[in-house]
Amino acid sequence: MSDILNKILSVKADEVAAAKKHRDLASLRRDVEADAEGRRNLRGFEASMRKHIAAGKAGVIAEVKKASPSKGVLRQDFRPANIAETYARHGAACLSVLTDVNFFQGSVEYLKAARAAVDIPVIRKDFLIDLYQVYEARAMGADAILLIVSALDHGLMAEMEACALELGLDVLVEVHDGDELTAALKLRTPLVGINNRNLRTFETSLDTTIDLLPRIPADKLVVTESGIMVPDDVKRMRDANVHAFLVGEAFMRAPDPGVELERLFG
Ligand SMILES: O=C(O)c1ccccc1NCC(=O)[C@H](O)[C@H](O)COP(=O)(O)O
Repeated sequence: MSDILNKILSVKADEVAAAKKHRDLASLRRDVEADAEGRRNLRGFEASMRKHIAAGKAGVIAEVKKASPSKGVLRQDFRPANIAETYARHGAACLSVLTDVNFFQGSVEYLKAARAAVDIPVIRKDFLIDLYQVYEARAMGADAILLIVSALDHGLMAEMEACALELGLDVLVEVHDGDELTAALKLRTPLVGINNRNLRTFETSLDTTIDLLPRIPADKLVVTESGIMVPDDVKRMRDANVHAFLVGEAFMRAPDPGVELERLFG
């Protein structure tokens, strides 16, 4: 039976094919590569994370996420620019904005609005399966992209990483198990996300991060992703020397997402 990740990837393939009909890769690529101002305006995603962590704080990637396949709609009053502002005011190092329309009710316009409202870096959170989407990410103003190991074969993943780095984007590579981690460690990026959620079953356990940690070299920056809900979750991770976090639901369900960020991370 097809799981949710397979469904998402199948819809993505159709979306990319449709986008290419509207505008081909060569044309998109030419415009992105000629966009010197876009390149100058890039905000360092990894640098912002490391700056927060070096100052003794948690490096929080605060997610702008209206809905999810596992939980449905998370927030009715969904104004990306306002959410971004309160996140930045309350100490987020970076933003993550869902651009997937079909499964997360996200939008490219949400990424643009959120980024325009703040001066912290933004990752395009989507399911990237084609080089085309890397160029799209730069064109929409993202500072970083997510590469999900379970969605890509190694050759394509390495090619997409090389393209992103060449365009000045940072790359967060996401894993959920030991085999995926082996593949991720072959990439150049220092940003390794451990998703505590199994994207096929939705089962979420913070043990995933704790179990994979010993295998990760010290020069990598580990980001624990998903299922961080209460201050004890943060403490557990920080006690294990994990200081970078990607959090969505806990913030999205709160009356003021930024205030919740400060409450969770102190
Ligand atoms: O969130 C989901 O239900 C989901 C389902 C299938 C694929 C991906 C999914 N989420 C993407 C994420 O990685 C999370 O949005 C992110 O890590 C934040 O998680 P949370 O704090 O638990 O909202």
